[in-house]
Amino acid sequence: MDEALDQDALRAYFGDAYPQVSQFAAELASQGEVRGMIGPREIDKIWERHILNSAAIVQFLPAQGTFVDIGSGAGLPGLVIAAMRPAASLVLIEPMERRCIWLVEMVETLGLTNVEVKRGRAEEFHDAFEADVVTSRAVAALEKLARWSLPLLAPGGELVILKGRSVAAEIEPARKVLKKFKMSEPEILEAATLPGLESTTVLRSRRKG
Ligand SMILES: C[S@@+](CC[C@H](N)C(=O)[O-])C[C@H]1O[C@@H](n2cnc3c(N)ncnc32)[C@H](O)[C@@H]1O
Repeated sequence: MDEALDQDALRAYFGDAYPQVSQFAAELASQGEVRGMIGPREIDKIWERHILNSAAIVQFLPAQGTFVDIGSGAGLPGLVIAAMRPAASLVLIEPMERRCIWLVEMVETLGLTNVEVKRGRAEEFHDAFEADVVTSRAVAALEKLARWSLPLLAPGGELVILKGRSVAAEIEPARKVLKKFKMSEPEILEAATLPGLESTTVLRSRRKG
């Protein structure tokens, strides 16, 4: 439960990103349910379940570059990454209009200057641009996600995705597409945030140049 979290520890963890990230948490708490972004039972778990879970991926991301977050939904992890990686350029791809409207509002409200929201399915942007990193959380199983994500990745770029604990079982079905895009053997990484909180799982793979 968020009420057990130490605000000083959160402030120290997020550093310069804390004002934007805490404002995002407050917007999700006040409007997230009515706007259909999060479920009613998640209001008192926004920091732990959403903000910190999203932030866990950031330790595996470079300081700068073009990052694409697929299926951003309410802005998870895309808006959290944007706040924590101000030198990177974020593209958030989301097909649902209602969610895109929310994302654009949040970019303005939080004063983020490094985010572009693109409405559509990831597959619709395959020939539009190339990214240094493609991220996602809770969008699809790896095989499908790889088909949607890897054509967006520049040679040398990385797929870095938040996944459930059973991600290892998703690798075999995805072998063919991973091979087609010359991806390195996926690494499964434990991503810790604050002491005492459960870590999350990140899958990372690099597209060979
Ligand atoms: C379960 S939600 C997860 C949202 C957010 N990433 C999170 O962790 O809270 C999945 C999101 O993926 C989006 N989505 C589904 N298919 C997609 C596709 N082909 N390309 C991009 N986004 C897609 C949906 O509209 C939805 O917002």
